[in-house]
Amino acid sequence: MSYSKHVFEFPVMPASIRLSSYTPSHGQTMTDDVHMIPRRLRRTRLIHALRRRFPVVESLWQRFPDNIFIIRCEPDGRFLIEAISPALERLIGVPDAEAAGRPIEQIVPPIYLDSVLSRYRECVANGIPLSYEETGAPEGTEPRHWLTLMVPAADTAGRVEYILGISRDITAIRHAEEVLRRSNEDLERRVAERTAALELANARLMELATRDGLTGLHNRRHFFELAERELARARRNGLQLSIVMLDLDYFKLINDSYGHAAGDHALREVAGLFALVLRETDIVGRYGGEEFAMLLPDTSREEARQVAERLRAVVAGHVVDWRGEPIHCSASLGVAHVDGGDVPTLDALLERADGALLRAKNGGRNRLVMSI
Ligand SMILES: Nc1nc2c(ncn2[C@@H]2O[C@H](COP(=O)(O)OP(=O)(O)OP(=O)(O)O)[C@@H](O)[C@H]2O)c(=O)[nH]1
Repeated sequence: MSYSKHVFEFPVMPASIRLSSYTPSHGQTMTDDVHMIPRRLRRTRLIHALRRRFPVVESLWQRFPDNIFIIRCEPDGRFLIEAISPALERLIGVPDAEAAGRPIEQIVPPIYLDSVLSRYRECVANGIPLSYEETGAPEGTEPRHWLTLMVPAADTAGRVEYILGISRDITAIRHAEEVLRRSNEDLERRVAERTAALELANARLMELATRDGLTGLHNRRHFFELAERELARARRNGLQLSIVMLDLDYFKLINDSYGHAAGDHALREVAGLFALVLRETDIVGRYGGEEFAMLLPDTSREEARQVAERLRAVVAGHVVDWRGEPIHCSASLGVAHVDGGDVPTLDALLERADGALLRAKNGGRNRLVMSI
């Protein structure tokens, strides 16, 4: 019995089945059997005859857990109930004896009728088995799902006389699938949340591992890593590069005069000025307390000198505002250059820049010195 609300197509069975093609175990065809049943009886209750004749059919009919229905297809297009199995009797609450012989309209609730009739008509028109899933809610109950197979049974002239249907209740399977689907969704959502949290934690860790907490510049270790990479590239490609060491002048005095917090503030502000002068490809790191290192890739000696001079000027020209009090800073710079020939080690290069820086300090500060 079809209580179709939402109907989903399943692939139809490959072949048409006719009553005449069924061969009972004793060798007679079903058609022969059917013809041995008096015509009056055959027209009214074919299944009764079969059940009476074959005890196995009777046993199957009584015990089969799925709903079985037999629909008689009248030549005038009506569908009459030929028989319904005990399982279906229990489902719809109508005994077989009462349902038999009645038009389908009297048994199927009106809201499902159109869909049921269109299935029957399709089965009769095509003359091949039809399988589909349907959903419905017998009165006062939760929606249930059935997987239904309908097989047309044609007479010897090929006219579909009966539809034999078996409908299996798959509600429990669908519910289990739904529970599984929801728990999968839940799992996927939780995995996505965890992954996002992990990525964030990784990014934070990366930040902590590579950035200086006060200024946001590369920390010393990461500066070395990036600078080594640049040096290797310069070595490989015969490129020139320059290194600038910048150290703030008399910084101890700033700390002593305004306090350590003011010193921190000044360091942050001065570090922020470097971006005004340097290119994106330049690498700048906090080398020590108030000392910064910069690697300028593909930069000539003269360009490096100009960059260093601009750095000096921008630091000297900036006034740090500390709670309304102006703080003036200056910086000394040492520059080392490699012309792309024999590229020295990073340590050697930094030593050269540091030597130049020392000379800048000794020369009076707020100045730059180029290493030879
Ligand atoms: N506020 C603050 N001060 C720092 C930080 N790191 C280093 N310093 C201070 O920077 C000062 C550096 O002092 P010195 O090495 O004597 O150098 P200077 O006073 O800058 O003098 P010159 O470099 O010779 O011009 C010290 O007082 C350090 O405590 C920091 O992160 N925050």
